[in-house]
This record gives sequence, structure tokens and C-alpha cells, in this order.
Amino acid sequence: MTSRPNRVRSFALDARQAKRAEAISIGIDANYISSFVERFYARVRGDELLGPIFGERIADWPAHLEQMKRFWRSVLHNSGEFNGSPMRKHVAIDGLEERHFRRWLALFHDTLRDGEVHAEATSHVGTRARTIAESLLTGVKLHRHGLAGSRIGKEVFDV
Ligand code: HEM
Repeated sequence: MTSRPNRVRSFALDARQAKRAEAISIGIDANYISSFVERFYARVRGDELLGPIFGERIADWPAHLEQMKRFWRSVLHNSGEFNGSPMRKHVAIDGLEERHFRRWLALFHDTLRDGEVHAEATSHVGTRARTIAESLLTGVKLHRHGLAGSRIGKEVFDV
């Protein structure tokens, strides 16, 4: 008979595999993730608002791109490969505000649309990005202004 911890573990594995299979069925495989990460950060680096913020902080671009691929595989395939601390790192960027997140999302959505393989993939990945951006912005505001300034629970981005 299978022990309880084993059953729990195999349930978690099934859920992880199901999520990955569902993503892959709409074209979100590891190559798709790698491609949008590469193309997105090429745009970001050339952007006059965001480029300098990254330029001052990223010394090793190949390492950053690998980290971002692990992040997106964890988000989209539940791969569990990412162990960073995005909230802490974004809170530490002085002057980061709504207009930066708006630009980030606009570039991200342009990248997804330009490399579109499946409209459902664009919509799925774009929605995940927007949700994470909203939570990072909420965290940044909370850290800076406390609860009153954080607009918790409000829809922030409409892209
Ligand atoms: C407002 C625009 C943004 C700017 C200027 C920005 C900038 C940066 C910078 C400079 C880093 C490197 C930090 C370091 O290693 O010390 C970083 C890391 C990261 N960013 Fe952003 N970011 C933005 C928005 C976002 C959004 C919307 C997401 C997710 C949807 C995101 C996800 C990440 C992740 C996962 C990391 C790696 C964190 C880690 O390794 O612990 N960023 N970002």
C-alpha cells in the first residue's frame, strides 16, 4: 500500500505535470519561454526608461537571462527551479514606480504579440505577468508608504 506522504507527493507531481502539459498544449514549451525572455530583455536594454535601471544593476546578462528563464518556467510549468527573491530585489530599486511597471508590461506584451504562436499563450503569459507586476508594485508602495499608499486590492494595470 502507498503511504500517505507518498500519495501526497505523487498528487503534487501529477498537478505539476498537468500544469506543464496544459501550457505545452498551447505552445508554451521551454523554447517558447527562452525565446520571449531573450527578445524581451533585448527590448528592455534598448528602452530609454528601463534600460538604464537594468544597466546599472546587471553585470552578468547571460546569468540574469538564465535566472529569468528559470523564473518563467517555474511560473508557467510549476518547475520549482527558481529560488530568488523578486519582492526584496524590486523594493530595493530606488525610484521604481507605476510608470516603470506600465512600460515593462507594454514591452512584455509587444514581445509576446510579435512572437505569437498561439493567441491563448499570449493571453495566458500576459495575464501572469500583469498579476505579478501588480503584486510587485503593491509591495514597492507598501514598503515606501505603508498601507495607506498601497492601493491593495485595486486593479492597477489595464494593458
Ligand atoms: C518596473 C519594472 C522593472 C524593473 C526596472 C525591474 C528591474 C529588475 C532588476 C534590476 C533586477 C535584478 C535585481 C538584482 O539582481 O539585484 C530584476 C530582477 C528580477 N525581476 Fe524585475 N524589474 C521590473 C519588473 C519586473 C516584473 C513585472 C517582473 C515579473 C513579472 C520581474 C521579475 C523579476 C525577477 C523574477 C527577477 C529576479 C529576482 C531574483 O533573482 O531574486 N521584474 N528586475
